[in-house]
Amino acid sequence: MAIRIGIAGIAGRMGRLLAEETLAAGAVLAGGTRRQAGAAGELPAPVLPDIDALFAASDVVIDFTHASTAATHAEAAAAAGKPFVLGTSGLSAAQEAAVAAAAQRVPIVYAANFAPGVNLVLAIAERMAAALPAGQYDAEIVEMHHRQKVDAPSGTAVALGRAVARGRGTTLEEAGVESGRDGHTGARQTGTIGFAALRGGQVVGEHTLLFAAGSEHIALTHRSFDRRVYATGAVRAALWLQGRVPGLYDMKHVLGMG
Ligand SMILES: NC(=O)C1=CN([C@@H]2O[C@H](COP(=O)(O)OP(=O)(O)OC[C@H]3O[C@@H](n4cnc5c(N)ncnc54)[C@H](OP(=O)(O)O)[C@@H]3O)[C@@H](O)[C@H]2O)C=CC1
Ligand SMILES: O=C(O)C1=N[C@H](C(=O)O)C[C@H](O)C1
Repeated sequence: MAIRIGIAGIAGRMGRLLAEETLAAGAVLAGGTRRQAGAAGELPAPVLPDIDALFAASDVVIDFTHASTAATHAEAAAAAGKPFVLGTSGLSAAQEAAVAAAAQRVPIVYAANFAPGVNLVLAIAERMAAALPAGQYDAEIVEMHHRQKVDAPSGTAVALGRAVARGRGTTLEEAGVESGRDGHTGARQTGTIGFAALRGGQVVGEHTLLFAAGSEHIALTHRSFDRRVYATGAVRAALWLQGRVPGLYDMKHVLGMG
């Protein structure tokens, strides 16, 4: 029997593509949620009253909505005993902890970016950071997105920062972050990881990791031209989750890179 996929945030930029990719994969589109239930419009599936109703109607739920919903949605997955794919960015440490707690009861794929190329870049970034001494190579991450994006830095930029920190044998929190520089900031602190976020137009997603030393720069850039790449990856993750044991997975596991 075909797997039933539910889409939280089905009317959003990602939600609409997720619905299309669900059907393209031969799965059943079980329904979706919006902030206000019932506002179906021209959507290809019913808008259900809430996240619990969506889990009840689905074998797996994919969620690209807003950070404020992440903990509640992950807890709903655990309560329903159903797998969950989470693509929402901008989660706080407490919201990420709630997702990790739910993943002790059900399998969850939580990924900053579902594009295969980005996940390759994340792996390379970690290796580059391990090879380039932090005292000589300043790591700076620049991202640009469409004007509607509500969180900064992007989830992918944070994932890149975490990859660099891991490569350097530390964490983002311990290494220290420099972001939003403005005014008399003082000189750059050695070993910190810098972030800059640009917003404008309809840019789907661009990320550059720069290692800047005194006599050379190395830049690693990824550009997405169509957000369908994220939707295809998320549906792939939803199918991959079937029959998995509880745990917190990310896209490298789905892609066999973990
Ligand atoms: N991991 C990845 O690969 C990617 C992640 N993203 C992330 O996905 C998220 C959504 O992006 P995008 O589709 O562009 O955003 P949109 O604003 O286009 O869509 C958001 C959807 O979520 C719903 N929503 C928003 N707030 C709430 C809330 N408080 N409770 C319930 N539902 C809510 C909206 O409902 P309504 O219809 O009522 O407005 C809408 O359907 C962002 O966090 C973004 O960064 C995006 C692309 C790729
Ligand atoms: O909001 C977006 O559009 C995107 N969000 C994700 C992020 O925050 O990294 C992934 C992608 O960059 C598009």
